[in-house]
Order: sequence, then C-alpha cells, then structure tokens
Amino acid sequence: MTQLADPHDALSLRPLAAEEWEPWYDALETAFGSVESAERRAMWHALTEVDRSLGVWEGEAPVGTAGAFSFRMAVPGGAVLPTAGVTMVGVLPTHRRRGVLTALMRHQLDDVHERGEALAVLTASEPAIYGRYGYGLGTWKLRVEAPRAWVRVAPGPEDGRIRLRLADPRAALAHCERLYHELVPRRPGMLARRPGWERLPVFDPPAERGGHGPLHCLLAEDRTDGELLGYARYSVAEQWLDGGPAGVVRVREVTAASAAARRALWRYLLDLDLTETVQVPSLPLDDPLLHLVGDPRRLRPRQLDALFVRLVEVGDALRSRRYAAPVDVVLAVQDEFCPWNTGHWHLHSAGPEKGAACEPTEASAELALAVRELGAAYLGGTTLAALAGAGLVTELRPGALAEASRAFAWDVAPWLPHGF
Ligand SMILES: CC(=O)SCCNC(=O)CCNC(=O)[C@H](O)C(C)(C)COP(=O)(O)OP(=O)(O)OC[C@H]1O[C@@H](n2cnc3c(N)ncnc32)[C@H](O)[C@@H]1OP(=O)(O)O
Repeated sequence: MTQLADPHDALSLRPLAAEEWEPWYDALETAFGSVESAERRAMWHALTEVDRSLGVWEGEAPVGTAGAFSFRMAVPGGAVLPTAGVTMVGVLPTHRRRGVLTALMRHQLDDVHERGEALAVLTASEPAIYGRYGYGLGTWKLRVEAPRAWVRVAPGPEDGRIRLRLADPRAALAHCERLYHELVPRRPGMLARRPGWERLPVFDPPAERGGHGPLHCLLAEDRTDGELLGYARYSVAEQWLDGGPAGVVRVREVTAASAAARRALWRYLLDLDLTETVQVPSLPLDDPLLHLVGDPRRLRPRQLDALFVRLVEVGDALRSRRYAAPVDVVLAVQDEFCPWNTGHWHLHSAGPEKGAACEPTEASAELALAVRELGAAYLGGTTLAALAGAGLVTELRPGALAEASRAFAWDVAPWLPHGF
C-alpha cells in the first residue's frame, strides 16, 4: 500500500482484490458519468485482470481506478509484442486535481516495467491527458459516412470466384477469428485477441443496439473450395421517411485476405436495399475502400485520434520493430516520468529485411526528442519529420532527421482494430 501525499485526505493506493470489483467499477462509472448495460458490465468484469487493477482508496471507498490488459500488439515488421493496454482510468469528481491519476500512472508504469513489457498503449477520453506521462499519439482512424446513392464499388475481374453468405455471427466466430489472427502481424497496432476477447467483436446486447437490428456476419468464401477469404460484421437500422426508405447501415468490421473478397464485401455493404447511409466508425487511414469507390469525397472521411503509445523500455521497443530504410543514429531521449529511458541511444539497422540494435551510448546525440514523440512515431503512422515540423524533434547532425524519419515510417498505416 502507498500513501498519497495529500495534506487533506488519507488516500492510499493498492491493487484491487477480486471481491472489491463491483464498488471499484461503480467508482469508474461515476467518474465517466455513465452507466453501462448489465451485459457490457459483465463482459468487462470477465475481462478485468484483477492483478493488474489498481485503486486509490479513502478508507474502504474507492476514489480512483486504473487497470491494464496483457495484450500482444503488432509492430512494424510483423513482431507481435507483449503490450500493456491501459484501461478503466477514472477519479471521482470529488477527488480530482489532487494527483490521484498521477499516482496511479506512476504505480502502473513501474509495474509494466517490472513485468518486462516494453510498450503501453491506451485510447484517451481526452487526448490532452496522457502526454505528461509519455504517451504519444501513434495511430489515427478514419470515420466514414457514405450516402449510398453516390458511392459505388465497380465489379472486378476475379469476383466470380467469391461467394457471399450470411452466417450467425457467433456460429461463424471461430472461423473468422482464425482469419483475423492470420492478418494481425501485417498491420502495426493490430491486437492479437487473448482467449475471452473474441466475444468483443460479436458483442451485441439488444439494450445497446440504439434502433439497429441485430449484428449480421457476412462471409466471403472461395466458391471452389469454401476457403474463408474475408468477412464483414454490420447492422441495419430500418427507417422510413416521407421520401421513401432511408435505412442506416453501420459497419463494425471488414476483414479481407484478398482484394476480390474485400471488393465483394464492400459492394454488398454499400448497396443494401432500403438503406440510404453507410456508417463506418473506424478504418485505417490507408484503407483500400478509399480506392475502391468511384467518388471517395462522398465517403466524407474524418480523421480522428486513436491509439496512444508509450515506450516503457526504449531499448527493447526500438530493437523489436523493423525499419523501412537503413538507419544509424544516436537519439537523445528525454523521459521525465520513466527516467530509466533518459539518455543517448544508438539505433542502427540495415533496413526492413534485417533486425535492429539499440544500445545506450556515450556518443554525441544526433536527434533529440522526448519519449512521447518516440511513441507517436513508433508504429510508423506519424513521421519524425512532421514532429520536427512542430518543433518536437531537434536535428543535431545534418541529415539525421531525414534518415530516421524514413526509417521509422512504415508502408502500412497502423490501426487499432477495436476499443478496450
Ligand atoms: C485510458 C482511459 O481509461 S482514459 C479515461 C480517463 N478518464 C476519464 O476521462 C474520466 C473522467 N475524468 C477523470 O476521471 C479525471 O479527471 C482524470 C482521470 C482524467 C484525471 O484525474 P486527476 O486525479 O484529476 O488527475 P491529476 O490530479 O493526477 O492530474 C495530473 C495532471 O493532469 C492534468 N489533467 C487532469 N485531467 C485533465 C484533463 N481532462 N485534461 C487536461 N489535463 C488534465 C492536471 O491538470 C494535472 O496537471 P499538472 O500535472 O500540470 O498539475
């Protein structure tokens, strides 16, 4: 147990005990000002890793919460690394701005470090909160809302091979999860789902449908041998206006292993009878849908922040990914919250086919940046050059910025497949 330095309260920080979960989660809901459906609460209860859950307590009452999931996340080059997925962070309105969150983050990052996880990630309720703890914005997402009348996918040459079939989402789940897992290493930011997490993509309690019908699962299979080449999950809200039918399609996920399967899935989703609008809450910035439709402007894409990334162990993290181009650079890293990372790091790699080395060094720095900026650039979705343009990375040896920026960038945009 850790006492918090607060002149007025007797606040202590300690891990959660399993039987304290209900009041602990009540405190989290109060912090968010929301009440979840019984089904969602039960799902998060089942997924909570109690030994990674922290509370700040005033006597017996929880006033602050934070948890972590033991994820495995894909990084550039295809390695899938142990990663702490920070979650369930909340402080009661009565106890805000007294350092409760900072105490939770301190304890949590020390714990992540001791566990040997080089990375921590989170999605932020407000992006301004987590930079002070070293989290940088590492992935973005596109939100799309397409008027069906204007957006079409043209047929392609190999479409005859694809057979589309509707299936019960739960019955088809194991089949779809196999394909999902095959594709995880190909896109940085993808999360390999641990046992239990497969319920998330088909989670569909009636209380949360908001006027939509049940979730559907559409399978794209090879007509000749039945091999699963892609799937989509979506729901439809029926709606009738004076002018006629105006249903809304909400696409939760499109996963495809081939261009033909992807085209067939999108052609179906963008041309459902009685619907007028197709909403897609999250797509990668480089999603092929942008190139499949004749008029991408009509998709009305909006770019939003998604995953924040923190390098907890700079050397391990930088060694574990691949680099798009040869790089040999000394980084001066500043990390006030996790000072073991502060110092000069010599990063070198011969390019994407080779591994990388990253060791502490006494050599002169060539590029200076805070750990938050390394987190932002780590998955390859934000360039060091862009960060330097904002004054957040300083070039100390001419040419070092262009060299490192080319190496850190990646040709597949990182993307977080689901919230947590
Ligand atoms: C991963 C996730 O779960 S994200 C969910 C986060 N939770 C929520 O948004 C729920 C509603 N909000 C809350 O519960 C709380 O206000 C929290 C958790 C955001 C902050 O908790 P607090 O205990 O008040 O934070 P704490 O007092 O430790 O503040 C630390 C610093 O962060 C700053 N800060 C806190 N909240 C915010 C915010 N929402 N926006 C910007 N800065 C903030 C504080 O001003 C303080 O800055 P300083 O170090 O310069 O003085």
